[in-house]
Amino acid sequence: MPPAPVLETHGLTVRFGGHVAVDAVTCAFAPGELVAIVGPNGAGKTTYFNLISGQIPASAGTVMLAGRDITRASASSRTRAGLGRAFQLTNLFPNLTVRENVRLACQARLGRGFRLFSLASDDRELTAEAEAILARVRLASLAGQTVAALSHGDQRKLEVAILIALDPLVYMFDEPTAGMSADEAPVVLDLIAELKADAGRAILLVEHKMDVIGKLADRIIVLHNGALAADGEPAEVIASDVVQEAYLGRDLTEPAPEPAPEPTPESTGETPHV
Ligand SMILES: Nc1ncnc2c1ncn2[C@@H]1O[C@H](COP(=O)(O)OP(=O)(O)OP(=O)(O)O)[C@@H](O)[C@H]1O
Repeated sequence: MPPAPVLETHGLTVRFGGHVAVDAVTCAFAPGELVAIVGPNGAGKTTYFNLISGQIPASAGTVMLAGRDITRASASSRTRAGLGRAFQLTNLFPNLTVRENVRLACQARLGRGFRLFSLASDDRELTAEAEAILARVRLASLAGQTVAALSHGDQRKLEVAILIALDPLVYMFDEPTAGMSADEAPVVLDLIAELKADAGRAILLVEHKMDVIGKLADRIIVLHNGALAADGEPAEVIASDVVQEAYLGRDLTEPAPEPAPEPTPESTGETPHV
């Protein structure tokens, strides 16, 4: 029997004025599964993420985390309940060191809130944990640097470290390698692959790059005009009409173009229209 879903959306919908940006999306995500969310620009992927993580309220539908209805919960209480979203660097403290950023996340997970000063014994324990996580994300040598001094790629790695420290039930990444150099991106993708290998966490990944998706995803869902257009095994979904249309620009509502007619003696002088 497949494991019970850790995250579910039922009929999740948001309207902006007359525009339905996310349209009755019903989907479930299981522990240990990496699901890529794809679709053309404006399809509703980021808005779907915002509805799940609580950045915007739903117009209709529900979000369930580990069987609990969190539809009306604030973003911060969703984080405490186990939703871990990478926020494109907005959840870093730029003037603190790399180590302090991760320590604060460890503290937050332990329910001690964000405190810079704590008991000496706690302090040693938290520092050791933070350093172990930093080694995992290949940032150990930069532990004492302030965040503001890091490269963009290292800041993205730190974000993954902070999520690991929070130990969420569900990891959410929205284009995690955007803006990274060619040598930095594989490190973050390897980290995500390692998270996938770790027991029992669901990973949601919004991504445009098909090679990344092909390598990491167990399943792909496709959003199109806000609605769920496909959901299945990567190979099957990539070959589907809806993905071919979205990524190769073929408009499936139009009939296939007729092959250009062979020039005939009657069409003298006319160039065939291709
Ligand atoms: N706060 C908002 N107010 C009004 N319209 C919005 C708002 N947020 C998103 N939209 C609209 O909802 C639609 C979905 O946008 P969204 O950013 O979720 O798409 P996306 O699939 O993530 O696109 P991209 O791949 O370009 O990031 C778009 O038409 C967008 O303009």
